[in-house]
Amino acid sequence: MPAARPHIEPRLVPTADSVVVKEIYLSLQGESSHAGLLCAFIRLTGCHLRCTYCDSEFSFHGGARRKNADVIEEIKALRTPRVEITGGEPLLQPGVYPLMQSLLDEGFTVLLETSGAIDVRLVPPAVHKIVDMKTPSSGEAARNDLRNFASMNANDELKFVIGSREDYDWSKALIAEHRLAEKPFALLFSTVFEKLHPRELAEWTIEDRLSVRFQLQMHKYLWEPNARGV
Ligand SMILES: C[S@@+](CC[C@H](N)C(=O)[O-])C[C@H]1O[C@@H](n2cnc3c(N)ncnc32)[C@H](O)[C@@H]1O
Ligand SMILES: Nc1nc2[nH]cc(C(=O)O)c2c(=O)[nH]1
Ligand code: SF4
Ligand SMILES: [Mg+2]
Repeated sequence: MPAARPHIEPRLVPTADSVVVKEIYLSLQGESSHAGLLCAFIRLTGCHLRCTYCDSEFSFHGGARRKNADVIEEIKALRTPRVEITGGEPLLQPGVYPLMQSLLDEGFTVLLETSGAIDVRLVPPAVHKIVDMKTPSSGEAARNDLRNFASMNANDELKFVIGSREDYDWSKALIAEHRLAEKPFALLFSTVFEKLHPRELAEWTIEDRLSVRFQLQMHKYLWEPNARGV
């Protein structure tokens, strides 16, 4: 049993065959290159970051510990080939690693949303990792683990959530400095919802001829932006 970490509630100290789950639901994937596709979501409890714009603060606490086997049965009952594990920060819970492997073994396409602040080397390579690069306006840019670039493959996506011109210039400079356009993984540019107008980001990207995929959080336009379970 790993030692308790101060940022995790004692209840969240992980065991290998279970995870603390905030919610499970079926929706359309609203983000990433997989946007628009039917997708089940497993949102895990707990996060060690506090991004200024976080739209999922409700997942910092609560939820219930569930056996991985039960989680997999619930996902199978949703009748979708695709599942995303998000949070909170999913990689804080050791039980998530066997959960991802079991979902792959069951034949699911598995996506993972993670903050970019945790080493992703132990994530099974077949998982589609969507790794954030925390920009200055998140208040958490110092937590980025740039070593993750070397652990990401062609299944993966590096995502910049941009809330200002400063964030945009910072992102552009990081891409140039680390030659990220030459890496096997995709680059995503998204806006912080209702902080930066999407058209501004689109126009900057066109002006600079950037090789990135512009994307929005589609579910926030389909449903009420604060709706849960979508
Ligand atoms: C809620 S987080 C959960 C996974 C992980 N903690 C992370 O940050 O990647 C999922 C995604 O939502 C993005 N996100 C959170 N709040 C947002 C907002 N207000 N506008 C746009 N994207 C947001 C995050 O940057 C991240 O890419
Ligand atoms: N529809 C939908 N797509 C999503 N993609 C990533 C999400 C997340 O919260 O991580 C999310 C979400 O909350 N809803
Ligand atoms: S890392 Fe993700 S869940 Fe945690 S505060 Fe930031 S956006 Fe929210
Ligand atoms: Mg979300």
